[in-house]
Amino acid sequence: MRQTVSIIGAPMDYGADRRGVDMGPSAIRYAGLADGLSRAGVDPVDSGDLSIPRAEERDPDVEQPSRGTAKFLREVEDVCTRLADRVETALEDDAFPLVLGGDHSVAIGSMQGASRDADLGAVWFDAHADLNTPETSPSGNVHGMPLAAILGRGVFEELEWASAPRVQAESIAYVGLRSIDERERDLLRDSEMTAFTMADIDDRGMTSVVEDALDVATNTTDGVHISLDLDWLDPRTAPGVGTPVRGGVTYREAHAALETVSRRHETDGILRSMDVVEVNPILDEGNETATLAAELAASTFGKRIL
Ligand SMILES: NC(=[NH2+])NCCC[C@H](N)C(=O)O
Ligand SMILES: [Mn+2]
Ligand SMILES: [Mn+2]
Repeated sequence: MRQTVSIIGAPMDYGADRRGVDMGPSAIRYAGLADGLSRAGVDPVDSGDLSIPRAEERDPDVEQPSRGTAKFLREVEDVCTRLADRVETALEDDAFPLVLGGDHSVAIGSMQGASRDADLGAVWFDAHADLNTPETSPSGNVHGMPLAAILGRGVFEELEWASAPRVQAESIAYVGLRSIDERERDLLRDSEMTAFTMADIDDRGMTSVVEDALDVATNTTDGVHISLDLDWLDPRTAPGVGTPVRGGVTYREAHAALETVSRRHETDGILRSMDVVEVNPILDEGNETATLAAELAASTFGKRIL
């Protein structure tokens, strides 16, 4: 039986400084997401977009956390709470939730929803660690904080909508890390998470690194969440992102990574949920980055050349 994939759009840009990621879901759909998924052998069902008020209608400073700075935190809470419900409903209907961002703070909602009924591991494909708390963040942008939120670090400990008790640091692996803030480095060193940097990919090759990341994410969990931030790729390959960092993953490496995920899913049924985030069509060139996002989602479900 073909697996149903429920496409859930979360056009949210509250978490990032550069406006435009709210157009990500449209651009990824336009790039042929549904067709690509069908060809990969799953049944895509489009569940539409969450309705999200524009940032201009909102005041970034309302209700700051008790410590530190987190812009639009109230709005992020509202969206992530609704998103978590949508993800949970998809899983109850035996569909696989595929969330289209939006900035990376949507992962708070996806992972919340996906872990309400299961112990969840995660592989975080990203240039960034996204482990800042409102206390440590240099920018106050929540898209640099989703993992800290999920793990209940810093002031997030007080925010029940954010932390996901069934996600443990020891079941999270980064792949492709290359930009970490000063204070984030300390948080990462003190945590049980596993980090594979670009240097590890250089040394060992993508496939073997992703195999290890999947071992981390499947160990003692019921399923794996894949979080794919398009700035994981090199900006020359994926220019449509708000926080580009040179020295990223190539087109071939990216496909190899997601194909490795797909092979493991075929044998062991490991996948539970996924988000594809940070596509910014305003900064993109000819919808290249959105096209890549759609292709990589298809690779995750087994798109094959032959
Ligand atoms: N999901 C992302 N693109 N995150 C970028 C985070 C950049 C920086 N570390 C910050 O906290 O502001
Ligand atoms: Mn990033
Ligand atoms: Mn990110």
